[in-house]
Amino acid sequence: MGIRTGAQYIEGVKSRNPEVWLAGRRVSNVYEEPVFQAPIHQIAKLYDLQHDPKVQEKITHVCAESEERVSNAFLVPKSYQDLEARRGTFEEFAKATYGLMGRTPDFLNVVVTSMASNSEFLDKYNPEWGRNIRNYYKYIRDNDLFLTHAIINPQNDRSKASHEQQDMYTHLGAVKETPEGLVVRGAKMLATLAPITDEVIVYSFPGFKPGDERYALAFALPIDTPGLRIICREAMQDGKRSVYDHPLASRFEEMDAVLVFNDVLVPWDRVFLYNNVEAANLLYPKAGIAQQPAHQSGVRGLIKLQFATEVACKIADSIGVDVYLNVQNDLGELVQSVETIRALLRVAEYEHEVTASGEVMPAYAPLETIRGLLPTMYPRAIEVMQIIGAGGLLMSPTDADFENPELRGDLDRYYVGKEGVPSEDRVHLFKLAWDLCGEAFGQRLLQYERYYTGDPIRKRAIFYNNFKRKDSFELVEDALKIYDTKNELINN
Ligand SMILES: Cc1cc2nc3c(=O)[nH]c(=O)nc-3n(C[C@H](O)[C@H](O)[C@H](O)COP(=O)(O)OP(=O)(O)OC[C@H]3O[C@@H](n4cnc5c(N)ncnc54)[C@H](O)[C@@H]3O)c2cc1C
Ligand SMILES: Nc1c(O)cccc1C(=O)O
Repeated sequence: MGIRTGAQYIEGVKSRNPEVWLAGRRVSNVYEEPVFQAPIHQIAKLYDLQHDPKVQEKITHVCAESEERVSNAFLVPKSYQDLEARRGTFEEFAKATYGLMGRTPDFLNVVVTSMASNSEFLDKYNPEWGRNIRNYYKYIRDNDLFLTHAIINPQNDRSKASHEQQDMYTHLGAVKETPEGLVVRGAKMLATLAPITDEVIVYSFPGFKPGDERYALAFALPIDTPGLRIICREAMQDGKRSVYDHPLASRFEEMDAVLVFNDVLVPWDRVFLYNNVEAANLLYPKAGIAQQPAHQSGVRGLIKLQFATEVACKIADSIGVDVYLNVQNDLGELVQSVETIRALLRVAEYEHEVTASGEVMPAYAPLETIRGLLPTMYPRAIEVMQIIGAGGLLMSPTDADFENPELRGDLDRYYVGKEGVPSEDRVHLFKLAWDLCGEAFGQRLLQYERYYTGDPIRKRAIFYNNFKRKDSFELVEDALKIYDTKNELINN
């Protein structure tokens, strides 16, 4: 099949009936559900991009193995040019959603591609695991599938390991082996976009302790597998809000969900890791799934930070405050943040690493630096937007008010911005800003930037320890040499 159209993606959504729970009710038809209609439409637009002659060559390629056109997210990069080609896909997808949808299909497509291209890691433990992920990669590539993932245990007692929780199966674990496959029970979080995806992949993220063997799992299933329950968080928009009043929240709500597995059968050919704590802790750092997906999330994060920066600049300009030094200072800081992430991405690509198998990976240090900076840079952009918008963010009337002839005169007169900025434009801009810096929708986007790739605190600690392990500290060592033969050197 190769690249899907938006209509084909929608047909996939319509063909399934996953067990989705939303606001106390079982969703009987995901496609008809108002909360999901806009995000489904946005994802369908991404699939249609793959058929747009203006960008098709940039974001897809003809797969040498299948001879079908597939997304560049399925590329196993073998050159700097391949990284540039893959970046092109990430950029087009991110620009289409202003970077506000983090888990678009390209993200997990890269994860599975990396896990498959580095599956020698799994072969060492069990050749069937490596074979299964390589077959799964081909399956999702050739069918152009959209995955969600849930790799974090639900937030229960973080001071205890999975096997020490009050209930043995609070965290997802293997119950028993059967001839057909593994039966699993328990929960995982936080499967973003799960209700509108084709499949779910569960894989391990470091943190397993001895005794956690049953929880050391990696597998993939169709999203409507019997026994898999998807429990959504409270929706941040009901699918009926006016696009004028909520230009972003009305379109880009990225639902998050807890996945509950009620004795779900995972066929053996979908098991990628099981019952091995060492393998579970090393999968993330050793199977390319720390570095390669960070390329996608770095490009996406750049577009999102750039978008928030532009919004802050536009609201400042619209009310004439960017003539003041303090405002210029804050906005200049945001622009320099964008430039920092952009430069780090280019360095990560330019200073790429080549694995023993010849796979090209963007450099670890700049990518991890992006992961460490976005959790502070993006919230800062939101804070600057709030500071500049000030009370103007709470001035905005609604679309309906503008429609009311009795009010229209006042609105046109008293809601203008600076000269040349009519009321309706000013209000529309401030509403867009409010979606980002005031609404629950915007607060989720901020929380996403903090935690989408794990706990930034612990990740930065891992980054420092990797640096300490690898760095030679040669400048300090050299400076200290002056005291090795103190008299001779100082007198020279
Ligand atoms: C909007 C959003 C979307 C997400 N989408 C996905 C997704 O699609 N798939 C997915 O798998 N995950 C997803 N996540 C989950 C994300 O991976 C986690 O939020 C992240 O890994 C942090 O874990 P946590 O939220 O459970 O925080 P916790 O680990 O519970 O941390 C809570 C607090 O306690 C501290 N803490 C906890 N444990 C320790 C420790 N051992 N040492 C020191 N400090 C500690 C942390 O620093 C933090 O301050 C998403 C998260 C968000 C916010
Ligand atoms: N995708 C991730 C996640 O959901 C949790 C923690 C880390 C990641 C990641 O890809 O780095």
